[in-house]
Amino acid sequence: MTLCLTSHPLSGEAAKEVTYEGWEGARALDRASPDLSRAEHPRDQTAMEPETRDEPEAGDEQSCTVYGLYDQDLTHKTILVGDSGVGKTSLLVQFDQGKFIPGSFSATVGIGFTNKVVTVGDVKVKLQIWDTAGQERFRSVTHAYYRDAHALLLLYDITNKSSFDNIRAWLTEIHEYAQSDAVIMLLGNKEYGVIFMETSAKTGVNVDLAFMTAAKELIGRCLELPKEPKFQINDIVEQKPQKSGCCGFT
Ligand SMILES: Nc1nc2c(ncn2[C@@H]2O[C@H](COP(=O)(O)OP(=O)(O)OP(=O)(O)O)[C@@H](O)[C@H]2O)c(=O)[nH]1
Repeated sequence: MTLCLTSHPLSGEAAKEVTYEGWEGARALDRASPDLSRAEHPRDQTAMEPETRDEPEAGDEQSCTVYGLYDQDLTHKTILVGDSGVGKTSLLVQFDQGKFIPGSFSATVGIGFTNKVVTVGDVKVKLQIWDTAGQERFRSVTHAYYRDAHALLLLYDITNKSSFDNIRAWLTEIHEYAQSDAVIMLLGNKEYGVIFMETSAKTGVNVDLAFMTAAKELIGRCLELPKEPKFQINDIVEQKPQKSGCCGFT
């Protein structure tokens, strides 16, 4: 179905022009959550009540296996969370449709999901991926979805310090509302146009890979012709004798 993510009626923001064919959760956001119905946003009637969901409730027993093999009929509820503007909707659109829709940002209101099947080796894993609104005022609504989440993908924007600073608070909420065995992933979204990697000097995670990547990049830069030369090579050749070696090292 097609969803046009609409903005908060009081915010004056433009409707989110993401026509997202994959969304299944576009139920009318026509009822207020207990928190949203009160003073701060008295006209905000946009939050979907979690009680309307068909998904399994907390305590529902779900076995992961059939005759000792992974049960491919199982659907894993996966939630994208994080500050408003970190790129949750964009990430899901990219994953689902393989495209990025740039443009002015307007915040998601409510919550919706799309289904995706991921192939891991010979196994098909069904993911039901929920995109949540990052704005503070929707927090009580999204909390209700944490408890039966199998995986929570917590995004921050690597170009936005406050979204990183808020990770601790997000994790506190996740640990409070989600199941203790849920998969939790931290994703640094957006880009500075530089190679990005997280490392741990303690555990050794990505330490070798970091230096290996730097070395590979050096080789790559030596061997590749610059895509957009800032100078005409003939100018240099005329002025200086050509150096030997790919990078000018002799
Ligand atoms: N350059 C760049 N921009 C991005 C990236 N991801 C998202 N954006 C932009 O960041 C803005 C916010 O992206 P959204 O995906 O709407 O953010 P969100 O986390 O869903 O925000 P809420 O709906 O308020 O929770 C938009 O203008 C996007 O185009 C990215 O990886 N790189």
